[in-house]
Amino acid sequence: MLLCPVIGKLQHKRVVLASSSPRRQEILSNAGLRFEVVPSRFKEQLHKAAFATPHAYAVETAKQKALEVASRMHQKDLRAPDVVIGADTIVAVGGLILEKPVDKQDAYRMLLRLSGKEHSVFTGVTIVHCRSKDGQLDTEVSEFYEETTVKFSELSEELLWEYIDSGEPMDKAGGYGIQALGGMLVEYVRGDFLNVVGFPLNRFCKELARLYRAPGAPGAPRRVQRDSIPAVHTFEELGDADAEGSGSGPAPANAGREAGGVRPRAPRTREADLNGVTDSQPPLLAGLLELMYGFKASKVLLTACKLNVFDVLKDRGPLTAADVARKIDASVGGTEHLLDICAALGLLDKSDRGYSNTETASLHLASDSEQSLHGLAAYHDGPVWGAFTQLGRAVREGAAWTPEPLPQAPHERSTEETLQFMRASHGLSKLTAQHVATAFDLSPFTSACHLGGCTGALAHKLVQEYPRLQVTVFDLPEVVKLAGDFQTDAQPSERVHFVPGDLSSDSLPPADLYVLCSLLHDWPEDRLHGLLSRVSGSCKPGAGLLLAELAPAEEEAAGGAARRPPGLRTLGTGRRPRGPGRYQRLLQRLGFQDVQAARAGGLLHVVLGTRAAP
Ligand SMILES: Cc1cn([C@H]2C[C@H](O)[C@@H](COP(=O)(O)OP(=O)(O)OP(=O)(O)O)O2)c(=O)[nH]c1=O
Repeated sequence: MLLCPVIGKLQHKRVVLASSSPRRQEILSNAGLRFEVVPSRFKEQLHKAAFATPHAYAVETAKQKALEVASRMHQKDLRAPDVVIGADTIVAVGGLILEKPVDKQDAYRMLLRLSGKEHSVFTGVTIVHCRSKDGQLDTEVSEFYEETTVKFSELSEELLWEYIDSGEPMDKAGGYGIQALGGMLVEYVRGDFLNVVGFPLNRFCKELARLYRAPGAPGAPRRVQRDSIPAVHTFEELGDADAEGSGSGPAPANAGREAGGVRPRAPRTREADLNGVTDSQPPLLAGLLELMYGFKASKVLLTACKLNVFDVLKDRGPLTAADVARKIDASVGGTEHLLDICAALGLLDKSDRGYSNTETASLHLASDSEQSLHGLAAYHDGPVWGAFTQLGRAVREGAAWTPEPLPQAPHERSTEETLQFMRASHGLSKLTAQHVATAFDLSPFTSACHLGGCTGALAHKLVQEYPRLQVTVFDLPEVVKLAGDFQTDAQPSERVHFVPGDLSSDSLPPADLYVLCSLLHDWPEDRLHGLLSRVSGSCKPGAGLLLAELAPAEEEAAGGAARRPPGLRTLGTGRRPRGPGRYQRLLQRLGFQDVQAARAGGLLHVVLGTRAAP
């Protein structure tokens, strides 16, 4: 007999658990659920930095795991199971997401980070209801997450290594298993214990109860599309999509607690596009159309930023279009149209009471938030947009032209242009600095020099992370002169110094670690070699060189880019981005040894080498 009547709702259905985790299998079978196990082949490599919150990342990974299994099973025997359950467990500490360690050193780094502190364990869960209709897979997705707080005791080196040598950390998020030996490391737990072990059973049952409440009741599972931001075809379509989302239809399946971040709105695309698996559109054609239409979405986002729409809506309840129009000093009709498109793009929420920011908008598009990309938006709306509108003329006349105009011609910038570029760089640096600073243990170094360090955002993060470290920020005189304007939001540190100079001609300040971050990805080979040789020449034996560069998207790294238009982030190069292996080989050729590579969040990869004695 089933104790839980909710689990009984699934009794006569073919249920598949899309997970290889023995813990999840145990939790669900102990609860009386009958299911088959089909481990997902989805690679857990989504760009973490693209998610506003750690739980949004876990929910999306869980969804992709479940959808991969649903579509694979459907393709194989043209009969999908009734229900597929996917889950993903992550540990989040100080803005970092920890998954399963790749080796013992990685486990050591993770456990050290957790030692003596509280952290959060998030499990994202997705329940996919499947139906085969005319040979096509039709899916309805419901998703949620649960958070549990765990506090670790201070861990001694000896205990850490003994635990790592037990082998237990290797297949577990954060490098520990609370249900076994890892329980000894834990001082207290707040929240659902089973959530830490890999599956929030209590919340899952509540979700089933909600889903099976009554046919057609609010909360029935909704359809989702694969992409979270709809492609822009026409503004009219976007308006329709919004009307769908805000009307009196069923509430979204995740209405109770949102997965966070930009939420999907369903544009009128075919369900067959789901997960790209049954997609009959040639990828290049779909990509081509997205390239043609994409600028409209960009301009809407940039304009809303410029008019401070996201500032006006931040920390306020929903506002009507007339309220917003008054505050941004614009027409009511025009504002309403802009707000509707922003809502359709998933940047704003629209309800009967008006418009409000999504979590992502407040986090990244409001100008005063800690992780604001407002400066980057202004830079793209200004000089970058300007350069692109002149593209045809520049090509015809042979004028110097590049997709990233300012860094290439620093001496021609006005003060305002320099500031605009610095604001853009500052926002991005603040977003990635923590990941770059902690990708490797840099504590053996006592002095570092960030070449092209701009506003010093990374330098400040480095000195926060390493109490013995002194950091010199080396950049052009006009940049150094203005860098003081950006120190208001970071604690000024006596261990950060600014030195003016030109990377390509002046001698580099002495340091035992040189850092280059987000600088080289669109440099041509000869320029790249020239700079790295100069840096290598300044390195004494034992000195380090840390490169943090744009990571190629997974499909680009795997050689799939040839079938698709290149990613927009690498537009400046006109060729595939360099992967970490390429930088590793370059450093080795220049006489660096112990060259290692690591991922730094979702946007960057980091390579570190040590200069060998000549
Ligand atoms: C924090 C913690 C995690 N874990 C486990 C739960 C998950 O199995 C694993 C996190 O990795 P996941 O990627 O969530 O799951 P998985 O790789 O084991 O299985 P699949 O991807 O096929 O679904 O860590 C514990 O067992 N105990 C713990 O205390």
